[in-house]
Amino acid sequence: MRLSLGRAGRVVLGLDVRAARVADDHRRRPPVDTVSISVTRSDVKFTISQARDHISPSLVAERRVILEQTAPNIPAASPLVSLSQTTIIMSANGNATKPPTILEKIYAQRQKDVDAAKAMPGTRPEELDAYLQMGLAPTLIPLVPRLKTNPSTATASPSLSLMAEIKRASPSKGDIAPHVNPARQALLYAQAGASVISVLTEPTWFKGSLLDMRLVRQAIEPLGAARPAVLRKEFIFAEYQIAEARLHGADTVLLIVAMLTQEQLARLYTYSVGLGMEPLVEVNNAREMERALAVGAKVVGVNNRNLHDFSVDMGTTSGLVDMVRERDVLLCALSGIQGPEDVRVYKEQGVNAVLVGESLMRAADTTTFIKELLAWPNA
Ligand SMILES: O=C(O)c1ccccc1NCC(=O)[C@H](O)[C@H](O)COP(=O)(O)O
Repeated sequence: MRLSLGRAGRVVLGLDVRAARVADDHRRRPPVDTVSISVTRSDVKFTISQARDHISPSLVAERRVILEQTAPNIPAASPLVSLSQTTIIMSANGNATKPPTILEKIYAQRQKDVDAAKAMPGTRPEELDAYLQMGLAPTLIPLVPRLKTNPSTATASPSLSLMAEIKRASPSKGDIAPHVNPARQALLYAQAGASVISVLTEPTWFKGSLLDMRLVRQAIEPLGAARPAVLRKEFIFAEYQIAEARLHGADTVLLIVAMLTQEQLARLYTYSVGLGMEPLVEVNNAREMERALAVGAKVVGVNNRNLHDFSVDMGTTSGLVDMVRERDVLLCALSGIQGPEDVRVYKEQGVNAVLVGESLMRAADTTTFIKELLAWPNA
């Protein structure tokens, strides 16, 4: 058995299967299987690649022994014989576990992306810090007051505010509007009365970018102080991403509680507020809501979509309303909102804002859809 260091963050373990133990093939040089191991926060992933497409039954048996020693709880029906590559995920205690969720996959990919950006001359962390120190970040619209204003604010029965999302694609739906012009779409949202424009900047699953967000900001800039705030909708785990957001024109960022330890959440929350950006803190259950409130979040979004299995339960937001009723917290319902009835229910329950992505991106007439969705008066 050989152990060697591969690319950063990977350990490559070569298993030389000994000829003496391969009864039907002992005269030939034994094939070599490669086991690559990648380690995330909670899991160890083994990927076994066969040296050849065809592998003798006794060699398969050998490999099963090796795997059973390394991962005693692998499923009995693991496809060792038929596949040329087998992946086994083990938790830190050595038990075989479920494959990574989409959130874990996105997190792992984003860590690589951020590492690459940090290493690039011109976007190294110290350079972003220097730009911030020089005051080069554009002016901000504060999130809380902005969320309290919408076209119905002055009416007798003010409606909720809208966070309107630019969403080209998603892990659950695939392509939604891959060729959208984010600047034009943002102007439509702004002119219809959106308080916030949410821009997904994740490239692999959502086909977004920081350029999208920058162009959104540039497009709505001429609207002046009445412009919507810009939200960087991202999978944030590092101050670096918040600095990037600020320099590229965001007024606020998303912090997903499920992705962060409490220490990380508190640190990133403080950093964001320090740059003038009150973040939107996303939760999916009561425990996460307690964590968001513990760091002092003033804008909390309840995601109706479970980011692990994509299921959408519109009652998720409703179930958490009471936790913030007596507090100085703005509550936003995120995901799954399709029509005026969803919004009416949330309004009655005391929800302050809704974040809408897919149904806005698919609307035939965006402006009419927004006015009907929020029951806003005609401008
Ligand atoms: O939308 C997804 O499939 C998704 C999967 C995994 C992580 C995040 C995901 N979406 C991000 C969002 O939070 C939504 O884009 C946002 O709440 C709008 O949702 P919707 O109105 O249902 O498009």
